[in-house]
Amino acid sequence: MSELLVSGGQVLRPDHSVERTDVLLDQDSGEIIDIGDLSGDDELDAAGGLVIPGLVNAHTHVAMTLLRGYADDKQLDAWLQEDIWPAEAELTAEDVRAGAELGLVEMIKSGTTALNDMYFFMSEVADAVEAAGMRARLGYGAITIGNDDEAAREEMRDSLAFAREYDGAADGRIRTAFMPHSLTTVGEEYYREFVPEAREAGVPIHLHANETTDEVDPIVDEHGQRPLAYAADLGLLESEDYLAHGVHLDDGEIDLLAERGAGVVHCPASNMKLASGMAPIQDLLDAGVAVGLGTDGAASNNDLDMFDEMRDAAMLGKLAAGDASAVDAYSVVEMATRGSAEILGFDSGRIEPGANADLAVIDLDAPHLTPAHDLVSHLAYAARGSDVRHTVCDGQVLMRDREVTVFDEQAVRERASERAQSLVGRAD
Ligand SMILES: N[C@@H](CCSC[C@H]1O[C@@H](n2cnc3c(=O)[nH]cnc32)[C@H](O)[C@@H]1O)C(=O)O
Ligand SMILES: [Zn+2]
Repeated sequence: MSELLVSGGQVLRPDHSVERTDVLLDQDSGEIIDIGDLSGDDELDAAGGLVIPGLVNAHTHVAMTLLRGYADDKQLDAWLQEDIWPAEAELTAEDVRAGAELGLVEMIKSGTTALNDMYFFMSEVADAVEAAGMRARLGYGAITIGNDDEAAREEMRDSLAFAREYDGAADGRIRTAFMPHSLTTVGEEYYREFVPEAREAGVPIHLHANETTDEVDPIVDEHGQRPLAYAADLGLLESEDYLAHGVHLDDGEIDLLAERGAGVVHCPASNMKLASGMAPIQDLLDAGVAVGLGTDGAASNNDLDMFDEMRDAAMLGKLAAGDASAVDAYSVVEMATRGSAEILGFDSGRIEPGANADLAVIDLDAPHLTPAHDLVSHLAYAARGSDVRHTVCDGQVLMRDREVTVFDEQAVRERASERAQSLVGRAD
């Protein structure tokens, strides 16, 4: 049995207390074996650092790193239709592979060990995730509007086929979901036909919902009900399902989510950048809804750093509630770790024996993390992705002393830059 000892650090425990202790990982099973004063074959030096659960980015489009900075400062609708979708129409499998690797390197360098991804050419994303040693819930994003019936059904079938084929790939580090893009970009008849098939396949369903008022009003007009009531009517919002955004929710929809146990992935930076609105996160937490955190794609963020996201979630949550005590440091750290992990169905996000050995070590030796009154506060408000010293997933070291071990970082960056340049050249 090969073991790895994360030694000499302080450790963030599930109750958010911080303890000076070691963490022993089983590299074969990929689980945490024990916490205490321990010894192991191989050591990862955490002295002067804080060991935290690996961060979980529960909603992104990872290959959109290629479009980072390509189109900014626009509303969602215009941004997608005028800039993003035309560029994405030119994407090749090789582009997606290069963009995904870039995004995964960025995530590893900022302490993220697991993600949810919805995009195109998902077998490329799956291969990149496997090579990265990360954990992911993946799905092909299906859109039916603008397609004839045959093409629309093909999209839905593609999403199901991917979900069926890749579930359990990479020794179980990859799980899948059926991913219709949103309630307005996939027609009702396609939900009616394919949701039962997804249930039969035993995969959860993930989609964008209630992101902007443009996604709410047409549904109210056409169906005479709020979007999430419509979603429930379509057979969505089972307890394993999760939606991205949930910005414009009324009280009835919040209660519905709580009753059904479906999760919400909050993407505060994207919601601010696209001026989509302020999600009622404290209300969701108070109602007992499962809330996770995601960056969304790099074209609407513009980075994949979950430390930024925690800070944004806290700031925006307070503004939305008109209450500085809302969405506190504890809540955002919980959202970025166990909250997101539970939504994705991974036993990660907590440093405890038996849980997945997914963690990051934060260097506390920095002016912006001094003094150390409250390390949970630092995680939420002051730490940055660049403070991460080591990243470990499934017991394997993905980054040691800021050196990514799973990819040649320089080569990944060069390949992605070249691909991105050629892509936007074709799209313009
Ligand atoms: N098969 C689909 C692709 C869907 S992938 C998921 C899509 O979500 C898009 N996307 C990224 N961010 C957002 C967002 O915030 N809201 C809605 N869509 C987004 C992304 O650009 C991508 O086109 C097609 O034929 O277009
Ligand atoms: Zn999205």
